[in-house]
Amino acid sequence: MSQLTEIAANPYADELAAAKKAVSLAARLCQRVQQGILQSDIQSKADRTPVTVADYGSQVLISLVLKKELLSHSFSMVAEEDSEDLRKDDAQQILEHITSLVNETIANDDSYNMSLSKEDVLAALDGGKSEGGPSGRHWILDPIDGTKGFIRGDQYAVALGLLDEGKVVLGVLGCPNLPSKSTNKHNGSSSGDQVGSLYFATIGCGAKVQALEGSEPQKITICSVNNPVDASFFESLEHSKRDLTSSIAEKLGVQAPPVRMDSQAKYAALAQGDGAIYLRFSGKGYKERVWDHAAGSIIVTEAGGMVKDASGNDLDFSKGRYLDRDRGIIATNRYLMPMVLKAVQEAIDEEQ
Ligand SMILES: Nc1ncnc2c1ncn2[C@@H]1O[C@H](COP(=O)(O)O)[C@@H](OP(=O)(O)O)[C@H]1O
Ligand SMILES: [Mg+2]
Ligand SMILES: [Mg+2]
Ligand SMILES: [Mg+2]
Repeated sequence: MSQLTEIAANPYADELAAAKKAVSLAARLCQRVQQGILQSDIQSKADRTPVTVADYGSQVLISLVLKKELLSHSFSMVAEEDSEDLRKDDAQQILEHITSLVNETIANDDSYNMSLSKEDVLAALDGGKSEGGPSGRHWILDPIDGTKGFIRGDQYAVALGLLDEGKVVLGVLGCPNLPSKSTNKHNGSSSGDQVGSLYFATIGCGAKVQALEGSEPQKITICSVNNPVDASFFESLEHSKRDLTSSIAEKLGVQAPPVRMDSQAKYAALAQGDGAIYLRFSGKGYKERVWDHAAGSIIVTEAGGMVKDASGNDLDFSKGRYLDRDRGIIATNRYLMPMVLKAVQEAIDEEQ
């Protein structure tokens, strides 16, 4: 397809190109940090979850690239990180480290000739403070999803979505440790496959994968398993109510053990047919953040799958920084969804 035909067929072609470029550059910074991560690269946030120099660096690079590539558009971003902790007196060293990581990543890429100051870094981080909502366009960014997996040396994802009038219309997931096929063996790579994948989707145009370093994009589709006995399911390694997910799996007759993986790499693996179901049930009262699901969910739906909450409703990304629901997310194909929703309701009812 020529570039002109592609733009005519995909109204978000410019945004997609910018988002892919931004996520690829950020993933490069993350890969470098993960290879030699030190305790001093990791901080604890007010909610006691971890954040690293790479989470900050990735967010800075992505906001920078989007602004450079999409000059004519107004810019609003709902992102996980902000500059508050880095403005404290004892954070000067880590801020310097983030600034040099960002500058080195830019210098190693031929696209931009610039150098950021510490103030530029803080300002770029705070460009992600938008509240999102039902009108206009908003980027939704998780600069590293699965920070715990990232620190452990396991799966993580750089996750960028675009909300337009309350709907997710575009998603890009950079998964530096995910092979483009057959991740269903366990939480890592399997021999022979290309590791380090960039998944992307725009509404109505399907979902694709290419190598992070660049390759011809390939269409991906969710698996067509229609008997739950033949299905396997993904769940979070860190944040899953395992008693509930195992009860759901038992009701369905799922035979395979759960595949536990960090981050939205689970959505990507599901979208390319590595497993059949993703069950996300967190502790009661936990409110899911939009950036933990925006990119992953559109990649699954554009690969032919469905993403619903425990009551069978579509996820609503138009309510601000949080998803409205606090009770479970299910992603699977259209054959299994009715059966999974029924098992979910039964398991939840029994729990009460
Ligand atoms: N108690 C909790 N229950 C559910 N999710 C939680 C949680 N604490 C943190 N999270 C979210 O779970 C995300 C990771 O997803 P997963 O569990 O699938 O690896 C985290 O993203 P970050 O790593 O971007 O902070 C964070 O937003
Ligand atoms: Mg986090
Ligand atoms: Mg996250
Ligand atoms: Mg994160």
